[in-house]
Amino acid sequence: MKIIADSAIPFLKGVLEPFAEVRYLPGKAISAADVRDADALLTRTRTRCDAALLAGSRVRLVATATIGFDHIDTAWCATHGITVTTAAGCNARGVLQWVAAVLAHLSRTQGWQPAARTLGIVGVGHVGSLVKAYAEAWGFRVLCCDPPREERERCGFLPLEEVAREADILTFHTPLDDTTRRMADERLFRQMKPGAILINSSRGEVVDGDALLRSGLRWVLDVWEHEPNLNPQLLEKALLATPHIAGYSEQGKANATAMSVAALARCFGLPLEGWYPPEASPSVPRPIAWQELCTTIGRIYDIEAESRRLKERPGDFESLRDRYAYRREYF
Ligand SMILES: NC(=O)C1=CN([C@@H]2O[C@H](COP(=O)(O)OP(=O)(O)OC[C@H]3O[C@@H](n4cnc5c(N)ncnc54)[C@H](O)[C@@H]3O)[C@@H](O)[C@H]2O)C=CC1
Ligand SMILES: O=C(O)C(=O)[C@H](O)COP(=O)(O)O
Repeated sequence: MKIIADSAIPFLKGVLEPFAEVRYLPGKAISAADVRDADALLTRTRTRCDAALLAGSRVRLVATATIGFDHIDTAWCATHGITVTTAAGCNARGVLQWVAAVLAHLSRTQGWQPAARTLGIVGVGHVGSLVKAYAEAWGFRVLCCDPPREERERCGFLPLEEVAREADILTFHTPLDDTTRRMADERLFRQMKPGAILINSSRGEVVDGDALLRSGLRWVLDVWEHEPNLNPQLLEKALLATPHIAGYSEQGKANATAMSVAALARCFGLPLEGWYPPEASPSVPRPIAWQELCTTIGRIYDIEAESRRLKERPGDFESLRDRYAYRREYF
């Protein structure tokens, strides 16, 4: 059995070698020739998994160690007998902590308390639900938009325009698909309060960057159209700018690797079900009060320094990600 694995998936080396030949390659460099005689591909967002990569190969499983899977042509895989698995929810708490760092920064630099702000959440899945629960506990007025969930559950979520009109801060947590590509566009921005803040840690293509520049809004971005080639104006004017690392917590990465290994174990009958990286420290989910958050988050995660680094050296976008010191989840 042969496995091609993205060399930036942490905690993986040595785990699969007793059962397979494993070749580690940088995600961007994985080619059709590399996967032709492989049985499985363990991937991240940096490898486009489509007909151009997979046609004619013997790959039976594509397991992505990420939540998002817009880099995979799932329809093509389904019609060609390739199982696709994702690491659903793996790093949701990492993204929560990134959002928390953003909110604490905005509160400190703009001099408001949560009770004075309405937070709009678009997409209330693994990430959005955590953001909702913590933000409500911190005292924000929270309004949510998630049409698929509203349709299924009738849970009182609102249409996008209504949330956008009311929000002082609007944060996006949807997948990238045909319903969400550029959902944040000129028409939406016109309905928002002047100077409202848009936060995007979903996918860059969910937001129309050119329209954002013309909008009179303010923004915090972790994800960008055309990564790693960032629009210099969007970058310069961002209140905070980070290199697609919102989910880069140690536990999030460990969960992602464990879920990918479990997918391989299921698909190929390997005795690795239940494996978890022994070197990863456990997550400690707990409530955290707003004051405690504001006084502790900077010690764990200096988002301001990270933003300065990206603004000074946008060309280092990928290397900042590759050399990232994964943050510890502490709530
Ligand atoms: N920046 C980063 O490092 C990370 C980014 N992500 C991105 O965040 C996205 C969300 O992650 P999760 O919450 O785990 O996904 P999820 O699949 O658990 O939740 C997504 C939610 O969005 C909703 N949704 C779908 N279409 C919508 C629409 N048109 N309008 C409003 N809501 C809609 C779904 O019903 C679902 O409840 C991922 O797909 C991924 O692209 C995820 C992890 C890390
Ligand atoms: O999980 C996702 O979806 C993400 O966007 C990741 O956190 C970033 O993924 P990679 O850098 O591991 O491709």
